[in-house]
Amino acid sequence: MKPHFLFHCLKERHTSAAPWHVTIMPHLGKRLLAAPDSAWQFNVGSGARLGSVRLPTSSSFGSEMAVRLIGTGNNSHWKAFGTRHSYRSGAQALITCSATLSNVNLLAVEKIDFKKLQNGSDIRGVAIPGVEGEPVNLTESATEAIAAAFSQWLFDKTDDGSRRLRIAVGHDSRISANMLQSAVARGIAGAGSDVVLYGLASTPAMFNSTITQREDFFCPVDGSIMITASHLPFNRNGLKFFTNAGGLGKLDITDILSRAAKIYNKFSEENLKFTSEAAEKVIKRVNYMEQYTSDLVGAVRRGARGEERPLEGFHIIVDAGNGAGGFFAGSVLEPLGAVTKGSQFLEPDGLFPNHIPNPEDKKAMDAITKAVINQKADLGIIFDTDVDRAAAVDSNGQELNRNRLIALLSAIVLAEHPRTTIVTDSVTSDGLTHFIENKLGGKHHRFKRGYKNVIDEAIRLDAAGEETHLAIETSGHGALKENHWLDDGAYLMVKLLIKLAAAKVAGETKGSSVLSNLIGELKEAEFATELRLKIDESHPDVGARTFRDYGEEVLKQLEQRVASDHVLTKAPVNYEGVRVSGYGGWFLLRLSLHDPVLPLNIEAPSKAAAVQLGNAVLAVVKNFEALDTTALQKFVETPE
Ligand SMILES: O=P(O)(O)OC[C@H]1O[C@H](O)[C@H](O)[C@@H](O)[C@@H]1O
Repeated sequence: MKPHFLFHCLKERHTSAAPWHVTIMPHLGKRLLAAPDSAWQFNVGSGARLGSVRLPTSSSFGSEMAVRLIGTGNNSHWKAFGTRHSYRSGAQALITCSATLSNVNLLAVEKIDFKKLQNGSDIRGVAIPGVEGEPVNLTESATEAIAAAFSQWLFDKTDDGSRRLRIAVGHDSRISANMLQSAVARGIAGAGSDVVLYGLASTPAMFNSTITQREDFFCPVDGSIMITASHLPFNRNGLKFFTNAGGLGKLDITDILSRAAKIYNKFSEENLKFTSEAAEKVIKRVNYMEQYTSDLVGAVRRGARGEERPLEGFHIIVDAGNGAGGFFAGSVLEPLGAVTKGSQFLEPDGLFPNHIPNPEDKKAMDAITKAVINQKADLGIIFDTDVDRAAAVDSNGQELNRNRLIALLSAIVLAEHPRTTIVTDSVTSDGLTHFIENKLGGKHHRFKRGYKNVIDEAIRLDAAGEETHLAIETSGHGALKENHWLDDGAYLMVKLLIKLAAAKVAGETKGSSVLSNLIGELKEAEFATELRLKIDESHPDVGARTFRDYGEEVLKQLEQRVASDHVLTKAPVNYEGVRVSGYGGWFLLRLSLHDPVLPLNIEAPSKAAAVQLGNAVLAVVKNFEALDTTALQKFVETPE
């Protein structure tokens, strides 16, 4: 294979169908490295993106360099690493973005620490160069090795070793998606399995493909891979894996990464040539989202006594934040009869120019709330990048997220399954417990943070005889037993739509008050905050300990301090960190699932009460020199 460079730059909002003629000019600083070659000239069509275009090399370039694109064409906007360049018709464009030598020629020198790519039950890394201090570690070759390892792992798990396995691959809107998709396809094909590419898809759709019975879509597939890094910045990417038993767990990912490291070390040029050819032979492409969205549409119709367009008369706005969730407006809401005018950021754009697609992000929630109010819509729906998380906004602009979304879904689920258990993450409020147990007659099982933890706990409880139908996090992740315990933000929204549609069919009041009324009795704290205290792993106070051990020591000392304080009471049942009640509120200090951070959640009837709780924590944490307590210090010193 010829050595080549990859660069990432994209042309956006092309206002004309005429192509741009572009010449690539490799630079190192200001120095032109080689005269433009005719092979380095190409046309960029309307709406095209220059994501991961291969740039051949001839001389001895370094492993990184700047690429300048010189082009002429009609009005268009280009973007390279967050900077926008606008050009008028006929003007010459000069865009600089960085390029990295593709790892295909870096095999001998590039060392990848595969263990570092694990993020709980996902794989996450840096896929795009250009951000200082964030070198690429999810390279094409590393990705190829990981996909091959998954295929191998799947083969070992499958009883019948006599047939070829089928693995589906989907991706979100990230600019590295196509590059990694090719690498994943090569890895799967090289390991002897068949590849079915879905293109732009959602994470839940990828799991769904393992249980769909449709041979014309090559379903059910034996396993699936979603290429996504959820709401993380544009330069990151990652992989999630599914079988018909659900998403893979932490131990499976550790196993896959250790296999990948071995595969990677054996890569050779011939080997990579072979995988490229193998991929070309076995790749199939299907529009699986068509199947997935028709399942969602069908679920709403069934919930509305089979009515074809049960959302007729509703105005519902979708904000996909330029992630993969734009399909929900045109392929779910509109066929059900809803008007979706004013929906925003539906077009995939991996640079996320409007806001981060994340229902936990304030700017994102403000954007959808504003749109609902401006449009006088009945409901707003917002997704994260890969659509496994969601939140809503009612017609009054009230956010239906965090505890409120959990309360709402609990009300819906407990009406269907009285007295059952609702499993949530650890940062849920005391008001939510009161609502679930005293108003809805259910049982609240407040477990740990982490969607996989919450879902696995619900499955465990249910199997052990404690009837459970809903596992949901304040982050907007949620899974229902009726939907195969699939972590699916779109399905959570479908449950809300069913409620709206059923109320309309039954002739009850229309609009989102049907939803808001369900949580009218949820008591919410006047004051709620989350502060994240960072542990400096290289601080001498940490010494030879891991940040986890250091964090555990902080928690132990806090627990001792609480035991000797007569105002504070440790929560009798608690699965994560130190949860304490006092001053009419509560706090929870715990270790982050992934980072060297101790997140502190406080809820209280007033800021003053919250400060008292904060002071109790500060009295302990200030003695730990490796802990950055600035945010907490500031919090207790600011009265309002
Ligand atoms: O422990 P934290 O750092 O707060 O992160 C916890 C969160 O991590 C990821 O985003 C998971 O997808 C969530 O399910 C989880 O709740």
